[in-house]
Amino acid sequence: MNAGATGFRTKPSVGSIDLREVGVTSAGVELLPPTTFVSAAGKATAVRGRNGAGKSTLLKVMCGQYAPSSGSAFVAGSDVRHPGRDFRRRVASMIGLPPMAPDLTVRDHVDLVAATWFSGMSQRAAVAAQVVEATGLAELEHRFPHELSSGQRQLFGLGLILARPYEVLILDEPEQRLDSEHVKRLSGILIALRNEGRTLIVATHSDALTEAFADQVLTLDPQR
Ligand SMILES: Nc1ncnc2c1ncn2[C@@H]1O[C@H](COP(=O)(O)OP(=O)(O)OP(=O)(O)O)[C@@H](O)[C@H]1O
Repeated sequence: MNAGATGFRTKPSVGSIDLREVGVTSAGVELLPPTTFVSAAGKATAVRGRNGAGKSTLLKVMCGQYAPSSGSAFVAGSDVRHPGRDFRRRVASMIGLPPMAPDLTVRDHVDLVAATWFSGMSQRAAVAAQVVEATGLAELEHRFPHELSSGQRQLFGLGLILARPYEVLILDEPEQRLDSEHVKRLSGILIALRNEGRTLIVATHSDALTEAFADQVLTLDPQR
């Protein structure tokens, strides 16, 4: 994928992340112990840690799905407790697969997302075409979601996230369901996005993926 291949060149200065002593507690259960993490715009971070360490919880805080119980959290210039329009445009995330409509094809979905976010017809078409190509979905673009394998559905889900603008991209275990060849494709996508200047936060259990794309590693709670 070439620089700018997803059709939305970022402004790296607004893609920084600043979390200070961020913790999440629910009904007396600690989901995320107080965690401090700072990333400059354009850095690629792998979030590592054992099952239950709090990776998904941390990602949900960063994308505004969970309000932190303590600490401060700023992502792409916004307080995550008050995610406004700018935040939503700057921060894209895939934590689990996005919703899919059973009667729309792969290409319909990608076109729909691109049309929602981009106003110019040529830009929409370019973004959609580039995403389909980068994710390897071209051969499958006329299929319906239920006609995809689980790994193909995983890449399709990623494609739906890439078909919108963002400066910060947050992905939770995007390597799930992918064979080694497709993990390499995923690595290529992440490397291209990093080279474009996007800020990447990727929770992963894959050493190969971490090695391929990450500038830095945040390991959660290694002692617990
Ligand atoms: N809704 C919830 N209510 C109570 N506890 C929760 C809830 N969601 C997660 N937890 C707990 O919070 C902790 C962190 O979970 P989280 O999903 O963030 O871990 P993770 O590092 O992403 O794990 P994995 O590698 O298995 O995906 C775990 O102990 C989990 O059981």
